[in-house]
Amino acid sequence: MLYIRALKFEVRYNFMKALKYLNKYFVKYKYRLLVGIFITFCSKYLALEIPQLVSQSIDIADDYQNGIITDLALVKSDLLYNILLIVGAALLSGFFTFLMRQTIIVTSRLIEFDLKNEIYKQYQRLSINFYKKNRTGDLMNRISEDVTKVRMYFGPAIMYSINMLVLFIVAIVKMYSIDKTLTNYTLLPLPILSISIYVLSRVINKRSTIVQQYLSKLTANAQETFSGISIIKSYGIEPKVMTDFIDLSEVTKEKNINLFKAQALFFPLMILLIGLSNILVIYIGGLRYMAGEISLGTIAEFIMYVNMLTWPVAVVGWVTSIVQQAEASQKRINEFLEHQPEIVNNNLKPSTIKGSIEFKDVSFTYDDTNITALKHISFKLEQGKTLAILGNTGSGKSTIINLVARLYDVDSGKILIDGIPIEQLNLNNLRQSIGFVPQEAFLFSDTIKNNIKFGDEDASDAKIETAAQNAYIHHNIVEFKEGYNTYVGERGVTLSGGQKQRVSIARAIIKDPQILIFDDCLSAVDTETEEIILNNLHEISKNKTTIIVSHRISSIKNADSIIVLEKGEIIQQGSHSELVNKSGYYKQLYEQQLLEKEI
Ligand SMILES: Nc1ncnc2c1ncn2[C@@H]1O[C@H](COP(=O)(O)OP(=O)(O)OP(=O)(O)O)[C@@H](O)[C@H]1O
Repeated sequence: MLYIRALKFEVRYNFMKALKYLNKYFVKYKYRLLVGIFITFCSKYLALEIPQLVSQSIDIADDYQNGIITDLALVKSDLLYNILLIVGAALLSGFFTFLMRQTIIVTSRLIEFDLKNEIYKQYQRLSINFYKKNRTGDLMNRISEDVTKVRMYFGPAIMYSINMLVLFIVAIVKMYSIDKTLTNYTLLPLPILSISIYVLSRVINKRSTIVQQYLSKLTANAQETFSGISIIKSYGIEPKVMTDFIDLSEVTKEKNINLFKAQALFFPLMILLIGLSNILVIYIGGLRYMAGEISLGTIAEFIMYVNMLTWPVAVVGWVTSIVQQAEASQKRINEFLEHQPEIVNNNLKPSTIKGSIEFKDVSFTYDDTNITALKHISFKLEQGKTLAILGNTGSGKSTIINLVARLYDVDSGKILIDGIPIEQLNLNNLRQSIGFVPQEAFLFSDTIKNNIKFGDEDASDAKIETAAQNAYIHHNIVEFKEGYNTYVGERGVTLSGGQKQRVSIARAIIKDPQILIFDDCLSAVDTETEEIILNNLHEISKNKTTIIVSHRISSIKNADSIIVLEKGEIIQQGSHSELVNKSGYYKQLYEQQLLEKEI
């Protein structure tokens, strides 16, 4: 028992905790929200004046009918006066309702904007490891779907709650002041309405979550099909892909029908319970009218109150479920917001990077796969020199590069840049001083020019062209109709693998960094082009520290030193002339590639 109570407390505490995070936004937008509350009060107060005016009008007509009032002109002028008041109150109330939405819903949109930016900023701070552990779809979902659910808490939930509170307080005070007994009977079915709507809302939410999940699957399926359309067509597996899609659509359809069945109950249930309240008002009101305790106008007034109160009461159930969903979503958002990046900038003062790199007995294990990618690696690369890394696939070449850019921190050993431990350098300065060309060239869906400029936002057109010439891509770019303004990516021109690699090289060159890193980035170009680019790079990288990863001896033979990796360990180290004269992996590879060239 005690345990259950403790659990309930914990659940409630946690419930408070997730949404508590958002309180800072209430503070930020307090004035807008206060104005919104005041406007809501005005709008509802005015709307609640109408039933009273209707009641008075009916009573005037009834009194005339029963001969209590005989002056027809007075009746007419009283009725006209009331009608004008009713129209005025309705118009003003409508205007205030418009203003209410303008303040509260607009505030919720502003908060949604702030929250999305906050999450996006946090995503930018987080380390590579975080992205390895979480799926892209999940990251997208939390910044879109979850934020939308949280917005519902700020917008509709708050607006309808204020609405309901104002309506309830003002209407009930008015109703009790007119007739206590009739008020009690009128309010009787309302809690039943609220509870049933709450139960129904929960069912609808559950079912709509399932529908959302299926829609995500359906979208992912279609997206994958479109991305892999050339493979699907070349393997002729369209019928299978079609069947998979139809099966998934079939289940989604069933889940959707399930959802609509529950949704279809919503309004009939409301109408039934409103009807019940109306019948009670007419029946009990009728009895009390016949007993002479209330007027005819009071019955009409009460019927109007009932109808005005029904929606806010139904909304209580709906709002509760919105708040629950917002709480669940905010909890998911908080998980990411509270996540601390593993790689932190330990030095806020600027660091000047010259470019010498030293690994001292470095070992590294990827914690998501537990693969030890590097074991006791030591080497020294002087500023301005070139190091080449060679080795079979999976031997740890890219891992060395990742560690130089401090995408991960080492488990043991030390990495020194200009003699300073890498963790003590200003992280931004370190990364700014590196021009990195990855194995798989990634281009943004933008123009070629902007893709190159990414390395230097202020680069002039002449500088862009020089970088492209050095990367031996300029002559390809000028062949495109739009030249440097050609769009690449999804809706643009599809560049070949080698062209993408060369744009990516131009992007690194234009940055003019102290350290240049080429991770097997010439694999998709032919040997002649490779030769030209290497010659250009030789000139460019004269005073820059350079690391080249490659499988081709031709790419690395001019490096000042070469290390050969195998299963994370250095098995050979030296210059090209030293290594070709020693039996081992390097000599073997050299002879093999020499033979291939002759063939
Ligand atoms: N992000 C990662 N998370 C977990 N394990 C990884 C990660 N990246 C690489 N590994 C593993 O670490 C080992 C070394 O990989 P690395 O990419 O450094 O090799 P490589 O020599 O660059 O290979 P390739 O020539 O194929 O690019 C491999 O066994 C690989 O599976």
